[in-house]
Amino acid sequence: MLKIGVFGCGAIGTELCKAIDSGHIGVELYAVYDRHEQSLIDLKEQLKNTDPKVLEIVEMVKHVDLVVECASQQAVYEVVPTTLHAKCDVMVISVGAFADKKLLDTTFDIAKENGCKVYFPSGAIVGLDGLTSASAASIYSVTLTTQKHPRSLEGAPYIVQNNIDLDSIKGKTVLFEGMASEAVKAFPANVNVAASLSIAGIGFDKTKVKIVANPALTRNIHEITVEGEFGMFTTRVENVPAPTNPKTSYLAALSAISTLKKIADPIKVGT
Ligand SMILES: NC(=O)C1=CN([C@@H]2O[C@H](COP(=O)(O)OP(=O)(O)OC[C@H]3O[C@@H](n4cnc5c(N)ncnc54)[C@H](O)[C@@H]3O)[C@@H](O)[C@H]2O)C=CC1
Ligand SMILES: O=C([O-])CC(=O)C(=O)O
Repeated sequence: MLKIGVFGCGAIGTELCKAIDSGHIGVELYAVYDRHEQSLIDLKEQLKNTDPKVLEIVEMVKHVDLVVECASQQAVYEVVPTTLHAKCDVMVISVGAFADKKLLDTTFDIAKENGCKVYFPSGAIVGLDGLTSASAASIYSVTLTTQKHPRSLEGAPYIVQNNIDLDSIKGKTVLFEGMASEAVKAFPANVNVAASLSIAGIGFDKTKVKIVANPALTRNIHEITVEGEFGMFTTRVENVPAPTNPKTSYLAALSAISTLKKIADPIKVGT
């Protein structure tokens, strides 16, 4: 049975650990890590059947087959190279870190050299399967429009640096329009999905992103339009926020769970 290490035990990590603990995925939850001890305590209280070891990444990779990063873009710099050098596979949720081309190229090279896989789940968006298929031919444009409640955008570097008063936003307001390369740095906890789209499609410098604050919303909305040689598609998802982190959509946690199941299962459905 595949041994899993989960790095980051917040909204997504906790749901993933609970799903493994329930026995439905067919993998073993061997180790977990979080820099906040309380997150580990809270997690362990919710596990009924397993008692994973708490191991820092350097120790974790000595014992597991696959590490799931669900911590932060900053953590990716530590977790991904360490995991791949140890010849373990890695699933990355904080995909925005890969707007750093050097990190993306190095990751590709180390993974190839060590015969490892790097998985980027669809996360909070719908349509990555279609984009992946479409990218076997020419893609002309990829556009993401993300709408969230202003509260979900709190603390983003773009909001802080531009002194944007989120409380003063009373109606639907476009806060950002630009390329994915800038968007994932400006809103690192909000549009990692723009990074997955960029990697699957036409890259960080051609994928367009619009971020809208909308105080009327109770859900996180992501709309994607792709045009290419295949034709065009649009997708729209209205995501229920994760109960413990309004920035994150519940679907992102489900996507990590399903990707892990797909890795473990002999039958793979979808592109
Ligand atoms: N790809 C996608 O579609 C999505 C990606 N995300 C990203 O996934 C990541 C996890 O999301 P959530 O679980 O909602 O976040 P969260 O904030 O609820 O949990 C993150 C946990 O990781 C820990 N952590 C952060 N940096 C760490 C480090 N350097 N070392 C050790 N522990 C660290 C924190 O203490 C926290 O407990 C975030 O980066 C988030 O922006 C979130 C939603 C969708
Ligand atoms: O969960 C979401 O709606 C999207 C998100 O936060 C991200 O991509 O970072």
